[in-house]
Amino acid sequence: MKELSRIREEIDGIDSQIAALYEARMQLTAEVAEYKLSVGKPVLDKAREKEKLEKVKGLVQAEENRYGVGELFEQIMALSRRRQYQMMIQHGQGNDMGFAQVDSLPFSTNKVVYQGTEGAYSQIAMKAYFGEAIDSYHVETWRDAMEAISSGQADYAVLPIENSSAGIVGENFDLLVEYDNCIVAEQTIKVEHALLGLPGSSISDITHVYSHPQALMQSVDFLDMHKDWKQKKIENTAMAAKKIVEDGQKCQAAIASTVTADIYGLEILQNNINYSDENSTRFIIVSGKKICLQEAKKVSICFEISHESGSLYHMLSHFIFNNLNMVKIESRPIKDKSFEYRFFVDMEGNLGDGAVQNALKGLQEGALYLKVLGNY
Ligand SMILES: C=C(O[C@@H]1C=C(C(=O)O)C=C[C@H]1O)C(=O)O
Repeated sequence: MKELSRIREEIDGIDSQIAALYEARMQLTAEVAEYKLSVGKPVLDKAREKEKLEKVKGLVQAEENRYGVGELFEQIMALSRRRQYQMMIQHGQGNDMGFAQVDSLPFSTNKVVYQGTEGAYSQIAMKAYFGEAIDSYHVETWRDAMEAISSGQADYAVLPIENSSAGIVGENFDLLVEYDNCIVAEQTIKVEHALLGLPGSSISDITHVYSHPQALMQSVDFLDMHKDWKQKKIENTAMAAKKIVEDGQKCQAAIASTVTADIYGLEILQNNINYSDENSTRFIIVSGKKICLQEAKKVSICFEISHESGSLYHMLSHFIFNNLNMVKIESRPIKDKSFEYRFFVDMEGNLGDGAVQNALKGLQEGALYLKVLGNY
């Protein structure tokens, strides 16, 4: 048997050749990019890549190497494409995916819409992002808010998308697919729920508690101590507060913010009833226009893939090949298709980056459906 050091010397020799050949190949692909720039040809040539993969797989002798060689060349070609996209961008020929870059968020109606009523967490998030003086109005449902921006009634909508303890707000993920609106910013706020009752009431009077399902979920430990209470789901935490004021019964309580207590003249029966001290909710600011801020550093996309072994793995390889940091992945069932899923991914980057453009091209090729939900 050969000495380990001898074998490694041979490996080193081969690796030097691979590195030199890689450089020579990249030099040639840069020449290809110059040619494509001069004639306006797109970077990706799917047919050529398919043919190449078949050819290189046919060049190996051992069957067990066929898959590996395919993987290797897929990666090499992705790297060469990424370099070509970078060159295109340097020559002002990048692909912005149809998003117009803006310095600051433009207004035409001067209005922002949120779901719920005065005192809703969405209103708190809206003020945190746009400032106290923002001109706004509220609607009953998240769908109404999406509708308002797509019809041009409002410029922006503020929608909750994810809570640190209760997870995603699934319906808003689905609405982002259904409507052609796009995410332009995000705002995270700390959520501290309180139990609110009518003035003069006390915890021992309570038999019914009203709130949004997410707030009920986030207060589960507290509610477990009051198993005899009837939990009632309502559209929004602030609407729950409003309801108990309107009903005027001391046996009713609402779970909402302390801001809501001030607005509706309710008493705080117990503060901080959420089970996590770090309970916070991330809201998205959505526009009916396809715009993104220049300094945007996160891209959100969603895609659907075929129900086959390895299809998600291949999609995720586009992040790895392009050295992109994927910061979130979620799956949601596709309506009317039993046990088929749609994926939502957030990655760091800007639509103007070569790596992002390359990944999006690759993802688009591999997906049955792909949508860029925003760059913010
Ligand atoms: C280099 C080219 O651009 C891309 C990269 C390829 C490669 O690295 O071999 C092949 C096809 C194109 O998608 C080319 O068109 O030849």
